[in-house]
Amino acid sequence: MKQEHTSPVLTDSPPLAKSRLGIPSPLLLCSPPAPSYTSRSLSGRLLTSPQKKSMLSTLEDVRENGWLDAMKASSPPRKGAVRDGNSIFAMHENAEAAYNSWKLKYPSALSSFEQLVTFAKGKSFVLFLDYDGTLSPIVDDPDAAFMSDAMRATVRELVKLFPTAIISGRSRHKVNEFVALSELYYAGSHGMDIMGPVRSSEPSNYSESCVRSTDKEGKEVSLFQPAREFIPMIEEVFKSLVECTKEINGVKVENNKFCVSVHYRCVDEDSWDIIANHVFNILEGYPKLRVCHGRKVLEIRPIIKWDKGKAVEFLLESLGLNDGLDVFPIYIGDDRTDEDAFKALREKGQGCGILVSAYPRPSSAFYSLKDPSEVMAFLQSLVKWKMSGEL
Ligand SMILES: O=P(O)(O)OC[C@H]1O[C@H](O[C@H]2O[C@H](CO)[C@@H](O)[C@H](O)[C@H]2O)[C@H](O)[C@@H](O)[C@@H]1O
Repeated sequence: MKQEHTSPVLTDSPPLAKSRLGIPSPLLLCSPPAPSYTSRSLSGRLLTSPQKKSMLSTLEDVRENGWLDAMKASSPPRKGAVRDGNSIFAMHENAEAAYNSWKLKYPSALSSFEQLVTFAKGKSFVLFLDYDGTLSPIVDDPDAAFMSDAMRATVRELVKLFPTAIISGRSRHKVNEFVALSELYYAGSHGMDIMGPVRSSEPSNYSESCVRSTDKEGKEVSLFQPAREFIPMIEEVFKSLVECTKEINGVKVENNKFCVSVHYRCVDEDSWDIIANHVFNILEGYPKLRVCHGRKVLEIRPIIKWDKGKAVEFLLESLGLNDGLDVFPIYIGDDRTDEDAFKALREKGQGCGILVSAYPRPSSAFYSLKDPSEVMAFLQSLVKWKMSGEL
């Protein structure tokens, strides 16, 4: 499905000629991305000035690179301007009016359900679902982000009818534990840890990072971990971050195996720059890691050319469903990292993204849903539609 608006998605810079970590092609290491809210100056400075900088200059870097702005922007904006690309998209005193106006561009997948199934006529749906903020509501404690029984029952029905995968920023193990359903595919660490079906031949390009394994039930599966070599580095960074943030009230550092999340949702806003400063400082010693901004969280991850969009492509290929003519993938997610998947579908001209958001935001998605309860209603509509045989 094509829609005419520019993508806000920030992509990686071109890959370096050689990977010192020996990452197999096409997963060559990339330079850190250059958007204002990432560690843009990190690698450049490392090349020219390896000595440790003072706390003051690091704080300036944090500000100069827009980290604090991005941290503040990772929650619903206050009344006023809502940016879309380079232009002001909406300016309303009334948040509801702004939301309704935004929905003209990103229609509700519920009220547009008939249109969506018409677009998909003759094709098979494949579902890709994000976890936090999509299947479970956002809560203060990341360890308590439970999925409701009703949502689990809905997903259980869904997976009987459509190939379904969960693609989360969490560790695969953790998201599997939360969802607790065995009939679907799981991708953790923003797609850097995928447990998928075994194929007679692994998807082309990816075979070097695929190994055969068994799941909890002893079934043979294929495990794809393109950033396996980063595990010790991530562990090291996790420990350092736990240590240096331990005095900050409310901070939580989560080890997601191939990435680390530094949560500041429960931290007083006055201390956010201290957190950003610690992360920035630590990452100076790890030029092969970068930072992304999620919902009140700094996500530290390897600089490899891999994201949720690549994970979608990989899973479609693994499932033997990458034929654009017969398949209609739907990706539902709420976070910035989900934009990579929305963008991938848009670029393929296949299927559509559905952004879960209760406030106006620029996106590469096609439709929107307000919150996890609307996600559940949408998934139930899909189940009902398929059961009624309206194909
Ligand atoms: O890709 P996702 O499944 O959406 O995971 C993204 C991050 O989600 C979690 O953090 C977010 O949800 C928490 C629980 O509601 C909330 O407390 C936090 O503020 C949010 O950022 C998870 O804890 C992270 O590890 C994921 O990367």
